Parts: sequence; C-alpha cells; structure tokens
Amino acid sequence: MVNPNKVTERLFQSPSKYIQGPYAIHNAAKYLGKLGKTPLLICDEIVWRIAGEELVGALEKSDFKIHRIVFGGEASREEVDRIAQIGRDKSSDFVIALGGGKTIDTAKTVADGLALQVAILPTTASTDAPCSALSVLYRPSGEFHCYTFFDKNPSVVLVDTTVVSKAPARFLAAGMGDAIATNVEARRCKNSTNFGGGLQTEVSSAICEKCEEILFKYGKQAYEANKAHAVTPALEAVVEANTLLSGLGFESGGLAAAHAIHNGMTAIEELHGLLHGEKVAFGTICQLVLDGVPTSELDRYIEFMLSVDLPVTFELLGIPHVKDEELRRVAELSCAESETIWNLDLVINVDFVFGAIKAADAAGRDYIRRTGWKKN
Ligand SMILES: NC(=O)c1ccc[n+]([C@@H]2O[C@H](COP(=O)([O-])OP(=O)(O)OC[C@H]3O[C@@H](n4cnc5c(N)ncnc54)[C@H](O)[C@@H]3O)[C@@H](O)[C@H]2O)c1
Ligand SMILES: [Zn+2]
Repeated sequence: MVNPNKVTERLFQSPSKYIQGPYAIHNAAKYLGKLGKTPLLICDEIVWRIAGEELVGALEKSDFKIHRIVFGGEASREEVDRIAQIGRDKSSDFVIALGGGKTIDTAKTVADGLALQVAILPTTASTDAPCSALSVLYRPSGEFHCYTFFDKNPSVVLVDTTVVSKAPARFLAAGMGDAIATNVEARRCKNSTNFGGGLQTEVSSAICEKCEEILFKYGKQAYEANKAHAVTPALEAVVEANTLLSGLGFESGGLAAAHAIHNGMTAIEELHGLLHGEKVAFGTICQLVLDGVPTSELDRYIEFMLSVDLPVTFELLGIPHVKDEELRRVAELSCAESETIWNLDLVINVDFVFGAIKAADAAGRDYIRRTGWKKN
C-alpha cells in the first residue's frame, strides 16, 4: 500500500448496481436475472431461516434453479476451496452471498476463482464488505491471514432494510464502527495508492466525508430505531453509510492504522467474539491518537462511539487485564510489511503504535470518568 511506483493516475471503482430498500429481497429476480439462472447460494443456517427461504421463494417464482451451500462460518482459503468445488460440480452460472461480512468475502473469492459474477445480499449492515473488489481471509483459527484482490467489484449489491432492521442493533453499531474509520483513515492516505492501485479522486474523499456526516447526524437515532426493528429515514441513511459510502470510500480512499490495528488485534483470542467493526472502532481511536488530534476532536469520536455502545477501552473490549506483551504483539502485527498502516503520512514504528493503543484506552477511560458515562 506504499506508493513505490509513484502512481499519478486517480482511480475510483464501484459495484455495477446498488439497490437498497424495505422488502428489496422480493424484487431480487428483477436484478439478478441478468447474471444467470442457476446460482450457487452461500448462506449459513441462521441466515437461511431469517432471509434464505424468502429469497429462494422469490427467485423460484422466476424460474431460478438454486443450489444452496451451508457456509461454515470462517472466510478461509479452505472454505473457499470446498465451496468452489461444489460450484464447479453443479455448473453454477453465478454466485449469491446472503449474510454477513464473512459469507460475503467467501462468496466473492469463490466467484473470482470460478470466473463468475457475484451478487451480494447483506443481511446486516455490520461491515463495508458488500461493495468492494477484495476479500479479507482468515486462518481457520480466526487469525487474520491476508487481503485478496479481484478484477471486478460485485455486479449487484442488494440490501433489504426490513431484514437489516430485524437483526440485532449490535450489528448496525459494528457497521458504524467500520464506517467511522473510513474518513479518519482516507484523509491520511492522500499520497498513497488505494485498493484499486490509483490515487484518491475528488469523489472518493467527498464520499468519505459524507459517510462520517451521516453517522454523526443519524447514528444514534438509527441505532435506537434498529432496537425497535423500525425502518426509518435515519436507519436507511445509516445502512447506506455503512454499506455503500463506507465501501466505496475505503476502497478508493485507502485504509490506514485503524484497520491495521484491527488486524493485529485478531491475534488476541479473547477478542474473537467481537465483531469486526467493534475492533475497528477501537482501532480508530488509536489512529486518532497517532494523528495527534486535539482532545476536543478525540472526545467527539469517543462520544459518538459510546452513544452506540462501541468499545473505547480495554474493559469495554472485554480485555481489562490485557498484558503489555500482548499489546506489543498487536503493534508488531499492525506494522507488518504488507499492512495499510504504511499509508499514513506519519513516522510509524512499533513503539509509537504500542503507545497509541495504551493511550487510546487511557483516553476512553478519561472521557468516561469526566462525563460519568454509564452503559445502559
Ligand atoms: N472485503 C471487505 O472489503 C471487508 C470490509 C469490511 C469487513 N470485512 C470482513 O467482514 C467480516 C466481518 O463480518 P460481520 O461482522 O458481518 O461478521 P460475520 O460475517 O461473522 O457475521 C456474524 C454473524 O451474524 C449472523 N447474521 C447475519 N445476518 C443476520 C441477521 N439478519 N440477524 C441475525 N444474525 C445475522 C451470521 O449468521 C453470523 O453468525 C470480517 O471477516 C472482516 O474482515 C471485509
Ligand atoms: Zn473494515
């Protein structure tokens, strides 16, 4: 992600079509019909009961012949190989992902291997995975493995906000954790190449700013609406910020320290129960510390995160007694050669990152002490 070739072209990439709205799954045939008729549907058992049967019902009415695969839960090379072999055997003509970020990343990688188009139907707004032309792969043990890149973004991304509104609000909050990092990271990536291999365009930075604006404006309101399973304008705006704006923004804007620190944090086993966006939220506070932002600015982000129950301290992350050796390991992994932390226009080393992680926790604790914030 460093810019060794001194790239000078600006580059922006995106999925071909993005659709979002209540009961959008009912109209899936209209948008997926152009991709094929015999898709491989990847979803886990939980999602099958929530939206799978409904989707298959809608598609079968339009004569689709669907082969369903039960996703095993981890976006790993092993899982991709297993599913791709079934896709080959069944001569599937496109791939559908129905579920969260791990299902989506697996489906994108399977589709790329089979040279097929992929349609992404997220059932939560928990990450900005749906729109990008990359997947994040993990080891079967859950530790970060690598990013893998594709020539094309998904052909269709279709978000049913009725389904999303019925998911636990914690997922929407995690999506906001992922999305709040987007502008913080991209604004420090002005001189590095983005995931498409070019420089930021004007529209990529505008999208990142808009994403952040929506979260500060509607994030808390959308979180509460989600708890009531209500589809409201605020919820629609935040789902779009988490899914479309954050997705386009990070891919064509660039990632930096927040995500590198998230990737490092996956080495701590006690954090495996947390969602991606929850760890990214904490990584965002770490990056703001590295950036040297004023306390008033740091407070603004911490206040936002606490308003939607995102973790800003070790205690809220569930690791109150984490050891310095473990945090140093996180810092070392965040500074791996291939990491996005090197996009930052700052002097970076393991000591600075280790210090930023400790200081982020201290800033979160200080904010809570000063304001008397209490978890509901
Ligand atoms: N490729 C990218 O550009 C990109 C970007 C951001 C994140 N990611 C990746 O996304 C992954 C995280 O995704 P995630 O946070 O969605 O976790 P996840 O995919 O593990 O999903 C978490 C759980 O949510 C359940 N679920 C899905 N929809 C539901 C619903 N409507 N109601 C109730 N439960 C539901 C699933 O069954 C699953 O058990 C990470 O692996 C991360 O690296 C990738
Ligand atoms: Zn992310």
